[in-house]
Amino acid sequence: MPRNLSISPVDIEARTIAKTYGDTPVFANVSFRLARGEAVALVGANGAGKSTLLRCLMGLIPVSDGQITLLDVAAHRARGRELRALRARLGLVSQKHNLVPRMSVLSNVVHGLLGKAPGLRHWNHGLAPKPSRDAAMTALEKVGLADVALRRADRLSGGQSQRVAIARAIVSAPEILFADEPCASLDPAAGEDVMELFFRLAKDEGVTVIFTSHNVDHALRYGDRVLGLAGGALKLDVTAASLSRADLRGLYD
Ligand SMILES: Nc1ncnc2c1ncn2[C@@H]1O[C@H](COP(=O)(O)OP(=O)(O)OP(=O)(O)O)[C@@H](O)[C@H]1O
Repeated sequence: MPRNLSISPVDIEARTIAKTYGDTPVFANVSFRLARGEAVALVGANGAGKSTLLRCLMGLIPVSDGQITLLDVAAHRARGRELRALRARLGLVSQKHNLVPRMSVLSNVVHGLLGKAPGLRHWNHGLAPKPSRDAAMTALEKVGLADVALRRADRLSGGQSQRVAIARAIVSAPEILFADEPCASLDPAAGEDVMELFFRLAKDEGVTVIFTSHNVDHALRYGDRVLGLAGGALKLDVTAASLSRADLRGLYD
């Protein structure tokens, strides 16, 4: 069901957040707001802090300072049940797909429903309720892999595995989708398909999508906005349409 796009509430707000690992600062004083249904590219050189920022936003690691509001929840101080409930509304595609190798592709996608409905029934596709299996098949169709639903996950190529991980992330209809270099292991055509899928999720279903990428072309074509990290700060926050080559040079020099 598409969410109401007419009022465009803010889905993600970071206010002066900072992260240090031990004594080593990664970034500081980072603030931005992302509206519902925006597709946003997070760019920057290796080690700039993109993955760290995504992990902080999702509540996987704590921020060292500042506040994060996700879907009207104060995420930086959410713990326990509140944090689990919030995470169930988020989807994550990480660089490592972490599929369960000996289980079927379909079971791996059904696992994406565990956040909303924990328990054995969402561990094995044979035990899953029909609506869950149907949702998993629909997610596999979206990534073009319905035909391998019953294959063991360890019989897939790296690119297929990544697409299964994307199906697992979207099967629960997340309100915000975080994707950390989702196309890193994909060939150019499969990468385009995945970016197109993310863009459609944002535009047609109102999912807020934030993805990191080293592919400037993807950032420009599939991001409404581009955020850039460099030198421990948010150096760039512009619409993709207004991004200039000088902006990009400033990030990678
Ligand atoms: N768990 C950790 N403990 C200590 N330092 C870390 C940890 N994770 C990342 N770092 C450091 O934090 C900095 C930012 O890393 P991060 O992975 O967030 O960058 P990135 O922009 O995603 O890089 P890449 O483009 O290479 O994936 C790097 O200097 C990295 O070595």
